[in-house]
Amino acid sequence: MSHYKSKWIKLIAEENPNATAPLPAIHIVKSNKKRIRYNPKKEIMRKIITITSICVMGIMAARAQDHAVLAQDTMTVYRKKIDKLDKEIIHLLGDRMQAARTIGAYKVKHKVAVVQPDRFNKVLQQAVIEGEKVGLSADFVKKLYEDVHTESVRQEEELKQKAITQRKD
Ligand SMILES: C=C(O[C@@H]1C=C(C(=O)O)C=C[C@H]1O)C(=O)O
Repeated sequence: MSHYKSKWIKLIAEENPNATAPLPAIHIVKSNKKRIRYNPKKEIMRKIITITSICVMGIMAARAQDHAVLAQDTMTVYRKKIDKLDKEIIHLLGDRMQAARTIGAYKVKHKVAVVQPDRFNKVLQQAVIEGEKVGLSADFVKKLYEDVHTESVRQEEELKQKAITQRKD
């Protein structure tokens, strides 16, 4: 009787010692003192469904994990890129301010006004055109350049004030 792998078949076989395999498709079997209907075909289907469900869940979990790892990798890669670009932006702004300070020193020496609206309008126009080429809105570029201009004027004024103070001393 050991060739009956399923516990149900074993149970049936024990209850029907004279039965010859294969046993009839549907039996009433005793389990925990209760009598239940047993259909071997249904049991096989149930097993197939259970195994398939476990496999599908496993595949889905593995895929979800892959997506999470990929998203994490993408974030790490692009955040590193942003950090590098931000550093370059700050260094470029520093170089730009240095150029503005040099112009500022020239203006002090030759008594030229710090704020040059015509020049700034040209700078602004050029920046808007360049920005459009790389997907930056005119509004954003204008706001950014207003701030940059304010800072270069502040730094030029600072130089001018220092020069005036030095002349007095
Ligand atoms: C740097 C200058 O000084 C000021 C600052 C400007 C700028 O930051 O682009 C432009 C014009 C000026 O108002 C300059 O005259 O070129």
